[in-house]
Amino acid sequence: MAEGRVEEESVPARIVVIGTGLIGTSIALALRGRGGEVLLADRDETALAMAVELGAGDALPAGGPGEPADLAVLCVPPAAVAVTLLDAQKRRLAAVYTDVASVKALPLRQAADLGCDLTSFVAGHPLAGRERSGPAAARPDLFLGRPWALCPTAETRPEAVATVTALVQACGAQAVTVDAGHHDRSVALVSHAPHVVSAAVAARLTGADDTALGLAGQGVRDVTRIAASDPKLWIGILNANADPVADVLEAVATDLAVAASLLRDGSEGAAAHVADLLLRGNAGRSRIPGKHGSQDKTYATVPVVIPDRPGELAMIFQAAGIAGVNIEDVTIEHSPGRPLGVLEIVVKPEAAEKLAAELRSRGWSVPG
Ligand SMILES: NC(=O)c1ccc[n+]([C@@H]2O[C@H](COP(=O)([O-])OP(=O)(O)OC[C@H]3O[C@@H](n4cnc5c(N)ncnc54)[C@H](O)[C@@H]3O)[C@@H](O)[C@H]2O)c1
Ligand SMILES: O=C(O)C(=O)C[C@]1(C(=O)O)C=C[C@@H](O)C=C1
Repeated sequence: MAEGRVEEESVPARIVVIGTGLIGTSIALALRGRGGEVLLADRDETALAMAVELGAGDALPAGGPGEPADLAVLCVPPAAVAVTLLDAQKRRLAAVYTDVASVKALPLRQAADLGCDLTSFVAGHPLAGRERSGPAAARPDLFLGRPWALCPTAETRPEAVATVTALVQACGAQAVTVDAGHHDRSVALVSHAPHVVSAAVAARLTGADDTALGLAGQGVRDVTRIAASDPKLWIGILNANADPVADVLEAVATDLAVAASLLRDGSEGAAAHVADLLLRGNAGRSRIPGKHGSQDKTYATVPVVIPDRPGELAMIFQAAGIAGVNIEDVTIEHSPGRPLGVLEIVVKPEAAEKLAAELRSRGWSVPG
């Protein structure tokens, strides 16, 4: 099948979700929000009970769903995908099967080796997640506007691809068809190696003194957010995609080693080479698509200094509404030890000046 984006499909009415952690419960909540019936299973009874309690669906009866569901979504760690698929197919849980594991080629090979039916299986991977695990961290809007890789093989039935594409669309995501090997090399670059680099930076902080930690700003928080993720899940991901991840890490390590030796050199020529790395960083970062696949430069940021008082955010959002400005995104920078913060409001560039003027006229400080 050709790689690329795929057509609009109708929502599956009845699905089974196996693995009610962060991703499984988020998918279940999204489907429930679209009126779908969801049956849930997890080998951990506490995770299952929590997902049911959160309204993600009903527990799958021990005897199965009765009639096979339209779709079973396997939301278990990469190493458990193939055995879970085999078991689900033996129990005839659904007409079509998909998974969400962060690695695609190895689970597909394992499923083939176990003798799974690959005509009804579409390997998948939503490119959305969080640094927290378990159903309590689940959110129905987790996948909105995000890419969701689908890796059908030559054996996959087109109807199975259509059903899984409908799930992806019901979750508000965009299906992107890609070969499993190409997927794994791609996510090594854009997800798996960045995870290890984040962990390596965060690991330096274990020996930091209180003064250094007290000076931590947003930069180190941005770079290390994903280092808070579950190591058990991530070692499984990295092991299953070892060579592509190692290739990227070796290239990053070379850049870092060269930068370190140039900094020690201290000459003007050396500084120019370090600057070149920083410029390449700017260039690489600017290539990451923003919301709905557009470039980051599509948006402008309006910074507002906000006092730490009840109702302040609501009043700012109301002022944006009065000005007729749509808010695309917001972040809050807290000022440690001070009753102040900076709210960064992301808007379309043409709306930035209008919003800034409206907020200033209402007494807020909008620098710039
Ligand atoms: N965390 C992320 O950001 C993210 C994003 C996209 C995809 N993924 C992929 O989604 C999958 C699930 O990740 P998660 O973050 O939801 O993890 P999680 O730990 O929150 O949930 C996994 C759940 O699967 C259950 N489970 C494990 N083995 C099982 C088995 N054999 N049968 C039934 N249940 C089983 C666990 O009890 C747990 O409740 C992984 O394959 C991961 O690679 C994760
Ligand atoms: O944003 C996060 O916290 C993630 O971990 C998300 C992220 C990613 O790297 O983009 C991590 C692994 C998944 O396979 C998919 C998404």
